[in-house]
Amino acid sequence: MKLVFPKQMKEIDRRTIEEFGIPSLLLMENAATALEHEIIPFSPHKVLLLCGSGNNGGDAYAAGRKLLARGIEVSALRIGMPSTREARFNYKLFKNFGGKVYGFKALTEKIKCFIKKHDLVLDGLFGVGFKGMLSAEIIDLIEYLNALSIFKIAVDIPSGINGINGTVNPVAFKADTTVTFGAAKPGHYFFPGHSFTGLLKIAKIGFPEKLFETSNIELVDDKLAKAFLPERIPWGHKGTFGKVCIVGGSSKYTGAALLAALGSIRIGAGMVYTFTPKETQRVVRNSLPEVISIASKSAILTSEDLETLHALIDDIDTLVVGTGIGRADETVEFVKKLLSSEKVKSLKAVIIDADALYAVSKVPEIIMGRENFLLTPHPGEFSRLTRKAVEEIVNNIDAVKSFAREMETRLILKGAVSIIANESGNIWLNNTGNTGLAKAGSGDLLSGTIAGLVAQGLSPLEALIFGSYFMGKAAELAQEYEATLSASMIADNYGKVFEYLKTL
Ligand SMILES: NC(=O)C1=CN([C@@H]2O[C@H](COP(=O)(O)OP(=O)(O)OC[C@H]3O[C@@H](n4cnc5c(N)ncnc54)[C@H](OP(=O)(O)O)[C@@H]3O)[C@@H](O)[C@H]2O)[C@@H](O)CC1
Ligand SMILES: Nc1ncnc2c1ncn2[C@@H]1O[C@H](COP(=O)(O)OP(=O)(O)O)[C@@H](O)[C@H]1O
Ligand SMILES: [K+]
Repeated sequence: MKLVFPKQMKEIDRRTIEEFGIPSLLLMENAATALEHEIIPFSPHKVLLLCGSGNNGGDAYAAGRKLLARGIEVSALRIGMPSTREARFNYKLFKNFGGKVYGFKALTEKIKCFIKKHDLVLDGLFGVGFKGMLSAEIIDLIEYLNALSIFKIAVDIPSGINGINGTVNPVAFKADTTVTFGAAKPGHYFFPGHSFTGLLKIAKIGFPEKLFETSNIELVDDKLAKAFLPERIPWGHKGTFGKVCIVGGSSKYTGAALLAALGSIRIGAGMVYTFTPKETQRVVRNSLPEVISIASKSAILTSEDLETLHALIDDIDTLVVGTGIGRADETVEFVKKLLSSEKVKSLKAVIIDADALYAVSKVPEIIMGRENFLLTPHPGEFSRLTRKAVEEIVNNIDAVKSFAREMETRLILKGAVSIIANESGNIWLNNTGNTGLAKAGSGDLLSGTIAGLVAQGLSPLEALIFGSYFMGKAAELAQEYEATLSASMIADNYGKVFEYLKTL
């Protein structure tokens, strides 16, 4: 499903009006009809509109007028006089239909009593035109409303949410339902914005659908994911489903390679190898007898291992490098040499994760333009790669896009909502998953899962998109309480995701 930034939405508004000749008042009328249809099933007796001065307020006045026409009692709290032609027009009609408008300056006891008399609130304070911070008076109003149990519907986006990145400045209207127009905005999905959005409804109010094609941001939904489901040819043998090798592990992180291998096996790869220090090899062997485990020469991975590994690369399709390898100088050197070697060019994909990303951050140019490389950083690792503060990059689509473009690479910035970008600057947001994944080990599971998908024929980019959707969906479909989940339990639920996708 396509998403659009607020700026892109404004451009789509403009083009619909100027190039296609749809009057802006008609768009607003359609927006109001969508809101009316959302409100009517609640059979409210007294509706309160919160109206800002822009077109978001205009939508609310227009919806209010439609409710008045149906005989419902509607009042409006006006925060500023309407400042656009469309908002002024609908403000006037609202009053013509008997709607009462009260100016709001500050949250007094009188206003609190007045608000409590209503059984539904429609938030038309700010829509995609919101920028900066809410004023102290509006913060008071929103906080007061958020604490009340009146049903709340937001027009387009709950007031206070930044539509670009989901930040709230410093609070936002906590909607039970949000009716957005044309397409959802990233701020509806990124946290904390997502927690304020409630149930999101997308109303098609007359924008030509083809205008949304110009957006290069897509939410990974079930439909998109299903298209990537690898085929399982009934007569396939282990070679058909591909071969993965996980290069990982150290005495400190003995489980990381194991979890990555588990991801590859459970997603359906035909053969999984691990290349690890001896201590890790023991752990792998004891837990996953299906894995072909090869040990490094010494207690950590070093350049001495390159020869063995290069020979192994002839037999495999996909490599994961980095899970739990540590940051010893010799290991960093090993990663640099491995990634710079001609040999890895023959692989379908090289998934660069965890401590291998640490090595890459020392010499980022080694990944530049390498077509089969995939990066899977979490915000800490991405911060090191970009030399930007974590706060600057979290939920920052532009930062991920710029990095992918500049380095001519493809990557996933992992998080509660993960951002995936390719070298052309196309973006996918994945919001499957829950806090059951917020535990050490799930990143390893993800990299192995992605590798297993490439081994089965998905392109590196498809595997990034589908792998992160898939692992998140497994966490969602697990019956266990989120806090009790672990990476291996999530892998145990992979079968449920396959079943779920088949039923779609
Ligand atoms: N044809 C169309 O265009 C359609 C538009 N539609 C609807 O219009 C909405 C967009 O309308 P919009 O562009 O008028 O912006 P909107 O969200 O109402 O806010 C702007 C106002 O808020 C103010 N303001 C901003 N930040 C502030 C702050 N921190 N603190 C205080 N004030 C702040 C800002 O002030 P200014 O910056 O101008 O001083 C301005 O007055 C969109 O979300 C959808 O609902 C639909 O009907 C479909 C057709
Ligand atoms: N709250 C959350 N909701 C959904 N997914 C999450 C959440 N927290 C973490 N994840 C996912 O879990 C994985 C964690 O990866 P990472 O931080 O690398 O963990 P690890 O320490 O195991 O390597 C990522 O795929 C991330 O998107
Ligand atoms: K709003």
